[in-house]
Amino acid sequence: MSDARRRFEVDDHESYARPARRSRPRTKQRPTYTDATTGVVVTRDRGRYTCRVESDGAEGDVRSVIAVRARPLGRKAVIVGDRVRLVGDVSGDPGTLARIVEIEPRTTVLRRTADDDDPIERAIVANADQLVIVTALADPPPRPRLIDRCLVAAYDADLDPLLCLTKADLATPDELLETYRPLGVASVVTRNDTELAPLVQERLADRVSVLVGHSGVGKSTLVNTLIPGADRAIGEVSEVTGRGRHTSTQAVMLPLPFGGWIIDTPGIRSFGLAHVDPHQLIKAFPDLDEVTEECPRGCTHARTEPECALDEAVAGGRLDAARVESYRRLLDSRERHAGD
Ligand SMILES: Nc1nc2c(ncn2[C@@H]2O[C@H](COP(=O)(O)OP(=O)(O)OP(=O)(O)O)[C@@H](O)[C@H]2O)c(=O)[nH]1
Ligand SMILES: [Zn+2]
Repeated sequence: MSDARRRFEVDDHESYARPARRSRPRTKQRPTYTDATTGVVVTRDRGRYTCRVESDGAEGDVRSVIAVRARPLGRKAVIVGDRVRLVGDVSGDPGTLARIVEIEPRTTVLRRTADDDDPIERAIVANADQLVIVTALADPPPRPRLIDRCLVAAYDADLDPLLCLTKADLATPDELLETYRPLGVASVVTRNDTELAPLVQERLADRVSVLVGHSGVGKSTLVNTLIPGADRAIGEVSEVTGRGRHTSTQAVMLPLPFGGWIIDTPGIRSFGLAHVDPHQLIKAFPDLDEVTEECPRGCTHARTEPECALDEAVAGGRLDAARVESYRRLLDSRERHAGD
């Protein structure tokens, strides 16, 4: 387990154990719900969570169960991707409501800082393993700073980033691919006038991938191609909850027909990064991390650090200058500029 993953587990356990203010002190021993039903939270809508539950019997037999939070959760937030334990009416029949009594330990947590005036960390998605950064090569033009910020969010959360460059019929991907090559970011280039699915499928199969990208980059086109019938084009309508059609900004987790899941995040186009610790970020780059063991105490490895071991390693030919420079560009991107 990587350090980032371990850190989240520790955090999560702490926040579980901490009693809510003005409530009775919680007993050390928390109840276990061994006979409860397990489900995955696929979306949230006004305090109601849609959970996908697999039936015990036939494989592939799944149902949607609407649930609310229950008291044992305390103040712990339930987020999309969470594996939860459900009690009460778990039939999924119309009009029924189950209760979420427990959240299983998360393997990863994608977070963002709400904004710079409100630097509270907010967990957005649990248990994902890949962050797909969808960027058009033209129309709208790529915004590398935004890509950098998404990469920082991915590395910080211990998700593998995947750069998905769309609209390759309009412009060449060469320059962008060159920019991200030193960081070793995986990439896939698509265009909708050819078969785009197989390329992307290979990258998404059997994984839990979060899609981010701003309006017009072709995210819906991609989702509809991957999941025929997903119907994502029409104004981000929440069709999962079955509670009427309305525009949703909530993340929605959709099963892929070839295995795995994608989590579409219509409300998330960028990440506040105030919570990101540079000493954590470098863990995503083991070769750099190793070298920085020789840094003076407290070195942030930024360009302005006078005695950073990264500079020495570049001068001595042990590290690639472009890789170090790219890492530092990511570090810098944590600071918010207008337009982020
Ligand atoms: N030329 C070209 N146009 C594309 C491609 N993929 C999508 N488009 C077009 O780009 C426009 C935006 O595509 P969408 O899939 O709606 O983009 P989106 O990212 O979901 O945007 P929002 O729905 O606003 O979030 C549409 O007119 C698509 O037809 C592509 O590969 N090449
Ligand atoms: Zn350093």
